[in-house]
Amino acid sequence: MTATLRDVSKSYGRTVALHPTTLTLGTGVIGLLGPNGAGKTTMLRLLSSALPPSTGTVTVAGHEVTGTHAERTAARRRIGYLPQEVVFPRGMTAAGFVDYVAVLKEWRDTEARHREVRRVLDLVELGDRSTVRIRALSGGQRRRLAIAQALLGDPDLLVLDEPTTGLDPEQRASLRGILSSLRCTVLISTHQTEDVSALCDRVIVLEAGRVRFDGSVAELLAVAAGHVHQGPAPSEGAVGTWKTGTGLVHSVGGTPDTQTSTAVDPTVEDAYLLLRAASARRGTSEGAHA
Ligand SMILES: Nc1ncnc2c1ncn2[C@@H]1O[C@H](COP(=O)(O)OP(=O)(O)OP(=O)(O)O)[C@@H](O)[C@H]1O
Repeated sequence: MTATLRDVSKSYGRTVALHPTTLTLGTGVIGLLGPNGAGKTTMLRLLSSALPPSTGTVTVAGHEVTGTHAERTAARRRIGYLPQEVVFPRGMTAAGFVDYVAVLKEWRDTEARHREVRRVLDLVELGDRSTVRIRALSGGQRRRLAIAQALLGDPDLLVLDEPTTGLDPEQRASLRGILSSLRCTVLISTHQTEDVSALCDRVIVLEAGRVRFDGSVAELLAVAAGHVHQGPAPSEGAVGTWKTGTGLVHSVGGTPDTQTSTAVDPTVEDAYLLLRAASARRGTSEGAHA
């Protein structure tokens, strides 16, 4: 396994962002879903050593992130992290910025470092923009630049906070191509459920600082099987309904009119909505406070 959280929790003052959690992350692409404030960014920052936990131990590639300074430094070399928001030195060039991050990661051999900078810029299709100042890049290009720095040094654990936000469909497809070709552990926090169905072999759903679901995409879809219908009218009591381009109404959950509606294959989004609705009924969707 690449990374483990053992009884890891995080509180900000009285707010419990993550309740004690134990997780093992192995090779593959893992999707992290959850509503705003569920604790996704907190979990990613704990794993990437950007944030110390309140309790518990985090281990990456055999090194204890929460251990000695030397252990943490060794772990950091094996982690690539894309934060939700990256503050760029806008006057730097694209290549200058990635090179700067590589220096921070202690790549001392200049020639090898420059080769690696070129490699990751080419991977995200920014090779021809390497000498352009960051302020002159588009929003999507900046996002790809941020992804490039996370790919430096072929990390064992790649932690990506909403990587596809701001990317156009071609760039999104290209990023999926890159991520699915990696042989490491990739943890992606996203609100884009299509990214989960396209890429992930495992899905973790966080709610109010707790793991609500942890399983395969097929297992998540099974939650919704038989509960999603399309017909001329919405199902009674559905948790989500919308008129599709075909003119039929798509209903998630609720009681369908069996005379006029037919069951359709659920999407990850349908399953997620049903999971959330079940939590809301149990009164567990809110209240991350201690
Ligand atoms: N630095 C901080 N100080 C105080 N509270 C914080 C801090 N960072 C996060 N929180 C709180 O911790 C909880 C979890 O936040 P977190 O950013 O991890 O959620 P998230 O699932 O990533 O949300 P989003 O989908 O909106 O990005 C929230 O209640 C949030 O308000």
